Amino acid sequence: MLAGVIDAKTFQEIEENPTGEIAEAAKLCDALEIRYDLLPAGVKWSHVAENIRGRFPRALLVGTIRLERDGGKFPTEKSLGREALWRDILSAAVKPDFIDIEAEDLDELFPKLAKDFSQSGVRFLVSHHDFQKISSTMELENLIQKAKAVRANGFKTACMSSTWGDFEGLYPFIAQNAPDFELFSLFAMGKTGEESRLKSLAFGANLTYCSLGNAVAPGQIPVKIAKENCKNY
Ligand SMILES: O=C1C[C@@](O)(C(=O)O)C[C@@H](O)[C@@H]1O
Repeated sequence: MLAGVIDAKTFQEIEENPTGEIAEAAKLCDALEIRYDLLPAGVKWSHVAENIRGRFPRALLVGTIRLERDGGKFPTEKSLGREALWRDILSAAVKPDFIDIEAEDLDELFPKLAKDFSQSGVRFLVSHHDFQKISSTMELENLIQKAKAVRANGFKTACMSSTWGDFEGLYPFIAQNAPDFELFSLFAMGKTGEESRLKSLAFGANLTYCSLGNAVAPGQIPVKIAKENCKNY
């Protein structure tokens, strides 16, 4: 699945021009990630899923409030303030299908929301970002165990590549672990990690992130190009 990321600019462009280039790019996506932390100020977060679902009814919706620490815009020191925001999103009439919860949130934030997840029927994926290096299999194993312990429906790690080929050793790890999750995403960020965003799908991952406009993370590929290149795998 190719997931297009909705940020402030793409959200506004879709609003202003529902048949324009960005909206057309979003139509190519199997999934759309609502990056609440990147939305324009003043947008009511609990209404966004309804808006996006209305425009792109076939796309799986993933909701994310990413902290600055993990590459987002939400202030890291206000991390726990996301509890009320998630509760609002989870109790709206139309909700995302999946919520992205960072592995670092499993001890404190997640337990406060576990009941809301089960009541709302919204599934969740446990995610992790390493902006320094390619994760080791030991680190990933540990994250997988944490995700399984909370019965996560999905797993994602985006780690940073710095040399060509440094992600190669992780493809067998993907093949081994992806079948245990409904959604599985493991790839490398950065220029030298670009290939892994699509190649990981050939090894059993079923979710990767693409840009609808500007890249929101290092090495992100525009969805149109990703769609064409997918044929090579
Ligand atoms: O975790 C990810 C992956 C990502 O960081 C990327 O590298 O494409 C983009 C984020 O929006 C998403 O939540």
